[in-house]
Amino acid sequence: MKTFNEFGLEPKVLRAITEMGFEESTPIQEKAIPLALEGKDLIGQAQTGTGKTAAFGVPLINKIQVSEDRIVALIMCPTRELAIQVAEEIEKLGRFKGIRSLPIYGGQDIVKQIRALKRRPQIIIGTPGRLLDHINRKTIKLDDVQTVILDEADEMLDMGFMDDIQSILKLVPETRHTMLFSATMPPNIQKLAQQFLKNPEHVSVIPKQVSAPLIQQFYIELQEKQKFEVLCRLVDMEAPELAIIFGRTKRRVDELSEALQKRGYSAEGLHGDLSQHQRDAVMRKFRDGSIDVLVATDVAARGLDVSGVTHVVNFDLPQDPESYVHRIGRTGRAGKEGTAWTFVTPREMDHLHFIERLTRHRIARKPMPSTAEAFEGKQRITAEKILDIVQNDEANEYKGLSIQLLEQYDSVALLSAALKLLTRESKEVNVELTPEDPLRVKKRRPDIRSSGRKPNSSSYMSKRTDRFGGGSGGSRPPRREGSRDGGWDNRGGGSRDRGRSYGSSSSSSKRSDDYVNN
Ligand SMILES: Nc1ncnc2c1ncn2[C@@H]1O[C@H](COP(=O)(O)OP(=O)(O)OP(=O)(O)O)[C@@H](O)[C@H]1O
Ligand SMILES: [Mg+2]
Repeated sequence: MKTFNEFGLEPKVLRAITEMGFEESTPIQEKAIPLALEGKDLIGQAQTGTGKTAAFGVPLINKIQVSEDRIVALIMCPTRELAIQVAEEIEKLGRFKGIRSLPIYGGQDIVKQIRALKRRPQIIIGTPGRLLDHINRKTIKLDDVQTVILDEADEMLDMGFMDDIQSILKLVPETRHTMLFSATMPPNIQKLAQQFLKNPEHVSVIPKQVSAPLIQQFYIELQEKQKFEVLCRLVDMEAPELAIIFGRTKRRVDELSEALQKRGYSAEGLHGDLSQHQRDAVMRKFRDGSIDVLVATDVAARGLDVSGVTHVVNFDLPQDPESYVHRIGRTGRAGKEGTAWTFVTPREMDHLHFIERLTRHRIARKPMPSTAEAFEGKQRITAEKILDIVQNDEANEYKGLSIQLLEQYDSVALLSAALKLLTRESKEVNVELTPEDPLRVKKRRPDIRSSGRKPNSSSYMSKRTDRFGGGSGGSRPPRREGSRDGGWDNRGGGSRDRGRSYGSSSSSSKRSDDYVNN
C-alpha cells in the first residue's frame, strides 16, 4: 500500500492525516485519491469500514483554498448521525489548513444553523431535506459549488431522495466535480450516475465477497418468541465490548431496549422518532462507552463508525442484502475483527439463503447458546476484570484483609464468593415483546440481467427484480419498492431461484419510517 506521502498532498493535509493515525492508505484511498485529485468524476465502491470517507475527504481538503469565502463543496449523506460523523472527519482533515466545514441536518435549530452559516463555511455536509430547506430560504447558495459528494448514494435513492437530490444538483454549476461512494452499488445507481456524473471512473475494490472480510458471520435459527432470551444469553456468552442490535421497527427498538434495561444491561435505543437531542445523547453515550449496547433501526446501518463495536446482532432479519452488508459492517472496521449474529425464524430461512447468495458469503449456523455458556461468559468477564487489577497491582489496600481471611477460610471458597458478588446476576424479569411478522421473499423473477453485462459489473452488488415483504396486518415495517432491475452476476444463481411468491404487496418507501424530517 502507498503511504500518503506519495500522493503529492500539501504538507498541512499530510500532517492532519498523520495526526489521525493513518500510516498507509487503504485500497480505495490508493485508487480514488489520485483520480479525485485530477478532478475525475468517480463512482467509488469498497467494503464497509475501509476508509471511503478519507478517500473523498483528503482530495477535497487538498483542493480547497483557505482564502475561499463561499460554499465550494457539498457532501450529502442519508442520515443525521452520518452527516455529523463525516463532518467531524472533514474537520479533522482540514484542521491545519484552516478549512471551515459545517454539518446541516434536520432536527437541529435552524436559526443556529443560519448563524453558523454566517461564518462562511467552505464545505457543507448535509442531509437532503434540511439542505433544501436552507436553499429555499436562500440561506444556502450553491452557485459556487465546485465539488459534490454523495456518500451512501444508493441509500439516498432507496429512501426516496432522488427528487430532492435532483433539485439540489440543478442548482450546482454543471462544471462541478462529482463523486459517489458506497459499499454497495445496486444497478439503479447507474441511472443516477448517468444523470449527474461526467464519464465517471468506476473505482471498485470489492473482491469476491461484498461484506467486509474481518467479520465472522453466524446465524441462529429460532422461533420469534425465543429471540429475547437467546439475545440475553448471546450477549452474556460473547461479552461484547460494544454491540449494535438491529431491530426492524421503531416499536421493536423501543421494546427491546427497555427489555434489556430491565434485565440489567446498559442499553439504549436509536430511531427516527426520537428528538435530535435524544439521538445525539444516545450516540454520545455509545461512543464514549457509557452504554455498551445500542439498539437501533436501519437508521444506524449506514456509515456509522464507532470504534470498539465488536458485535452486531440482527435481532430481526434485514429487509435486503444491502442492508445486511451495511448493518454487519458496523463492526470489523479499520482492520479490526468483528462478529455478526443473525436471528432467523424457520419461515425466513429462504430469505437468509437469498442474502447469502447475493453477498456471496456462507453464513455459518450456530446452535442457541445454552444457559451454561451464558453463565460461563459472565464469569469470564468477571475473571478478566479481576486479572486486570492483579496485573496492574491495583488492589494493594485490600491485601491486609485478604491475608487475614485466607488464614481462616479456604482460598477457593473465598474467591468463588468474590466472583459471585462481582458477576452480574441475571434479573429474572419477565419480558414480552410484540412479535414481528416473518420477513419473506415475496416474488422472484429469473435474473433478467444475467447476460450481456459488462465484465466488471460482477463486482457490483446488485439485485434481481425482487420484492421483499412481510406477512399481513399489524404494524409492518417500511418497505422498499423492489423495482431495481439488474442481476447479481452470472454465477449468482438467479436461475436456480425458486419462483415462489408470497405475501401481499406494499410499496411504502423507507422514508415513511425513519427518515422523515431528514
Ligand atoms: N488509511 C487509514 N489508516 C487507518 N485507518 C483509517 C484509514 N482510513 C480510514 N481509517 C479509519 O477507518 C475507519 C473507517 O473509515 P470510514 O468510516 O471512512 O469507512 P467507510 O469505508 O466509509 O465505511 P462504511 O461503508 O461503513 O461507510 C475510520 O475510523 C477511519 O478513521
Ligand atoms: Mg462511509
